[in-house]
Amino acid sequence: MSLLAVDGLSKTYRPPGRPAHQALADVDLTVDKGEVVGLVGESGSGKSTLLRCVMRLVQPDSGSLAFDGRNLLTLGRTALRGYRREVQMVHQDPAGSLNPRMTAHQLVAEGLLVHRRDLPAAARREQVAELLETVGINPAHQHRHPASFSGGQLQRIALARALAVAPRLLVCDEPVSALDVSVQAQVLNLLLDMRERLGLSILFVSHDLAVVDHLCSRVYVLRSGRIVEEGPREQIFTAPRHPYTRQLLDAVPDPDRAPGRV
Ligand SMILES: Nc1ncnc2c1ncn2[C@@H]1O[C@H](COP(=O)(O)OP(=O)(O)OP(=O)(O)O)[C@@H](O)[C@H]1O
Repeated sequence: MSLLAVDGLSKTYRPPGRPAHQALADVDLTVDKGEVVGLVGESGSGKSTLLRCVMRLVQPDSGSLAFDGRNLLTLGRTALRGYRREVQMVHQDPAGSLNPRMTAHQLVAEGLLVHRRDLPAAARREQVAELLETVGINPAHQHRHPASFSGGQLQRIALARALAVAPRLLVCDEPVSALDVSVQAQVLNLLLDMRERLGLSILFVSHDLAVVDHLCSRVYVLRSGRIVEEGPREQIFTAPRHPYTRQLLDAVPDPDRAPGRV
């Protein structure tokens, strides 16, 4: 059984005074336990809408969503709270998603305060320091505010914050696209390391195919709200079947043909 199963999901936005827009049309997607699954598509293809449905922030019009066999569309308030611990999201822009008035310690401790109320304060402090160390942030800096960290360090703190509540699925929405290329690789390797160590499942959304190639074992290609292709990474990257996938691949810059190279 898949950890996450999206089946026939559709969503049409109906903004008042503007034409309706179908953002998702009959989308099927699964993420198995311990699997890293990529979802690619250009801007406006519906990636964020799908993630928001998975996070239960947007109500789909039809279809089903299940997590570990549980129907997500009928969860009551308490069960939804439990689900929101099991699934954590890492956003594109850590500077925008982390409260600038909180310290790194407070940011990581927040989830523990909500979801692990039983934890004594000393154990919580210890766990926060451990988490920061795990993601490569010196715990000696834990009382600093976001403004004193770099973008890459902030994304590490965001990751520590997500991991604090021991999620089973990490939903990543373009988590490295705001970072320098050298820092991107560090954060991606950290994600792979976390998957290895904690057995995490990851649903990774990106418009950047090079990043998906580095990280994911299976890939879905979304275009105008529809999945046009799905398959193992090697197949998608070496023998794409859909012309849109080929188009996306052709748009990836080839480092060997970068200006200045011979
Ligand atoms: N709340 C909303 N009301 C109306 N239309 C919306 C709303 N949210 C998204 N849309 C539209 O739905 C379509 C899909 O948007 P979505 O944000 O899911 O795409 P995306 O692939 O994540 O794009 P991006 O990479 O630019 O974030 C777009 O055409 C967008 O304009």
